[in-house]
Amino acid sequence: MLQLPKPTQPNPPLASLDEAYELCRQITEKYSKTFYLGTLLMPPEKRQAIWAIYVWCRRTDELVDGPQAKLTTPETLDNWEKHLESVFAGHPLDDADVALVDTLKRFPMDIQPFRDMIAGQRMDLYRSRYETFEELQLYCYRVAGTVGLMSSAVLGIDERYRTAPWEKNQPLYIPQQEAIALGIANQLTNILRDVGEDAGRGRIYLPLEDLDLFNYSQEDLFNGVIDERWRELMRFQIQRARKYYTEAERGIRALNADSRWPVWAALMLYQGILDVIEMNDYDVFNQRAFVPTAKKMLYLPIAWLRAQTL
Ligand SMILES: CC(C)=CCC/C(C)=C/CC/C(C)=C/CC/C(C)=C/[C@@H]1[C@@H](COP(=O)(O)OP(=O)(O)O)[C@]1(C)CC/C=C(\C)CC/C=C(\C)CCC=C(C)C
Ligand SMILES: [Mn+2]
Repeated sequence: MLQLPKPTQPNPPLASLDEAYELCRQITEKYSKTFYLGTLLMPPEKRQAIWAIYVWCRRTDELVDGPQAKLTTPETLDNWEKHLESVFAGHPLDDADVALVDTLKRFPMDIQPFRDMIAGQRMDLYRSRYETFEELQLYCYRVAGTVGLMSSAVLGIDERYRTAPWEKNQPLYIPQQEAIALGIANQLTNILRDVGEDAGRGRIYLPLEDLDLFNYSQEDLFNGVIDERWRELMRFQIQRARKYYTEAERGIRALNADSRWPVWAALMLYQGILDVIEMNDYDVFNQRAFVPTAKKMLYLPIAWLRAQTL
């Protein structure tokens, strides 16, 4: 469970900048081996900024998904949005905020993707089904595409994609759609990996129109039925997720050179979960698909090569 240390006195002094980034590092390492590995491939300033963003995203998700989630109401999210506004005004309210405020100074960002993510978590408060892919796509943009937008400010645009300095170095091309696509691809992968876990909580993220298409019922899903209908349904979902990864890949070359390797690595490691689901013959009810550490290490040189050549 993600808990920041509780204040022991009414207005305790906040952490120093080094302590705040160290806290964010520890939380990122603990909660996501994959993204943490990706950040280790970045220069220190970018790495720290991504940890700060990661922690804000994780805290937001925990409000509706963590052990205290039953206590979360729409007002909790309203308060979290006010907390966000304070951070964007440069006023940290707790230790993790200290790192995020500093990150915002170094890498100016729009508040909108942060607000959109809170709107996505709000959807989890009142929805447990998605009729169409269009509806699911909006959810995926909000909880994950937004991470692509937040991270892009840190990753930066390569100079080949910027205009001349006398034109104020404005980007010619910003791979926004591709950044969103990577977030959506990751989230679709998450959804496929966690079908069984989500069903255990009464949730179905797979669009109901897709279940209908393959004549597979909600009851089948809750009973964990694995048959040819299920495999076909999963093949369809995996193909859709891979299309988003392909779209994302096209944007990586526009990123700063020092960001391409970590993004390729994170993309390949996450996409690797889809391969594992296939190797498990689409059984996402009884086993959790994960990429073993040794395999993760194998992806790194391939990601490096892609970052230099593609
Ligand atoms: C041009 C181009 C391709 C640029 C790259 C842009 C980029 C880095 C995109 C990646 C975006 C990304 C990492 C999205 C994460 C999506 C995600 C996993 C969302 C999760 C949502 C809810 O899912 P669920 O509750 O089902 O999952 P859990 O079981 O609880 O895990 C989230 C949990 C929302 C919160 C997201 C995070 C905590 C992850 C944030 C990650 C980062 C900031 C790391 C970015 C990493 C690198 C290497 C840049
Ligand atoms: Mn979650």
